[in-house]
Amino acid sequence: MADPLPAALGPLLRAAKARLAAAGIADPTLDSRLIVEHFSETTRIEAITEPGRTVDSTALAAIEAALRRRVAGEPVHRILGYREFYGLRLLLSPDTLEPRPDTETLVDAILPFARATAERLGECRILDLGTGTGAIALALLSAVPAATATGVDISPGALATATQNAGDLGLSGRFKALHSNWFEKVLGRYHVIAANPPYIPSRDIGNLQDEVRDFDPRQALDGGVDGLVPYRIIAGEAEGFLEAQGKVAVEIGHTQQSEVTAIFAAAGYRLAEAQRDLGGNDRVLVFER
Ligand SMILES: C[S@@+](CC[C@H](N)C(=O)[O-])C[C@H]1O[C@@H](n2cnc3c(N)ncnc32)[C@H](O)[C@@H]1O
Repeated sequence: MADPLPAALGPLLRAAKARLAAAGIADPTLDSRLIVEHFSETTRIEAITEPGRTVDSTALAAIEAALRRRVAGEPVHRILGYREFYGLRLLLSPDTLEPRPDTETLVDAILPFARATAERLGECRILDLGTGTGAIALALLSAVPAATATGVDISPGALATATQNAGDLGLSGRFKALHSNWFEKVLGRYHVIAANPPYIPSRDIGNLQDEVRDFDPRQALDGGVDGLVPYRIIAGEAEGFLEAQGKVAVEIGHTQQSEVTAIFAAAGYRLAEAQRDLGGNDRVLVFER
């Protein structure tokens, strides 16, 4: 049985960190801070300037429960129920992938084109295939006020979360959620088609880190027998939904650049840009016709 948590903010943060460190959690400083700040509704500055400030018993119980879940292996953002992406706070649900910082590379790669399109035409229509929380679409909408986006997903639960995120961010008027198996129900043409599809080969799912395998939905991870099945569908069908000068931006697994480039080349696309993520891994490809 762990010692009861102290009620004063400074000692509470130290005790929470010690609990997570003792359990072998990879980043106990960050995770304890996120948990304590979230459930006590305090800030880092307050922890520094008012370390003696007390946290009420309801918040302490919530922190205790959250630390137990973290010690049991649940990712910290699943416990908090949200994750920051491109400066936006996105709600998570069991049906959504937790958006990753690597995916911000995709937003960075396509944003200049989306902005330029909006400046040139007064609009930029974006199709986000496999939208999950809505991360990519909502990040682009937040940065390009003249843009509109359709977020497609096979998961009704993910679409419900994306719709809620759009509402919370004041972007409902420019975001539409569409339940579809990739392009099946999509209508119209888009200046940007963006996708972070599932790209893990089915046989590798069992070898993923526990936090990914056990908490991200399999539907968001499993890219079929070789991990490339969604890219073949997207490359094969995008032409019917892409404006003449449009671009297709996809996130890839770090070993997939040449295979995905070949899939798109065979469908008549030219690689316009390749970007690495912050870890230096191949991560994003942008194609044009
Ligand atoms: C890797 S996740 C990406 C989620 C989000 N775009 C992000 O970057 O955080 C892939 C998403 O594709 C969706 N998906 C899987 N198969 C699909 C299909 N056949 N049609 C549409 N969406 C699909 C999953 O439900 C999941 O939300």
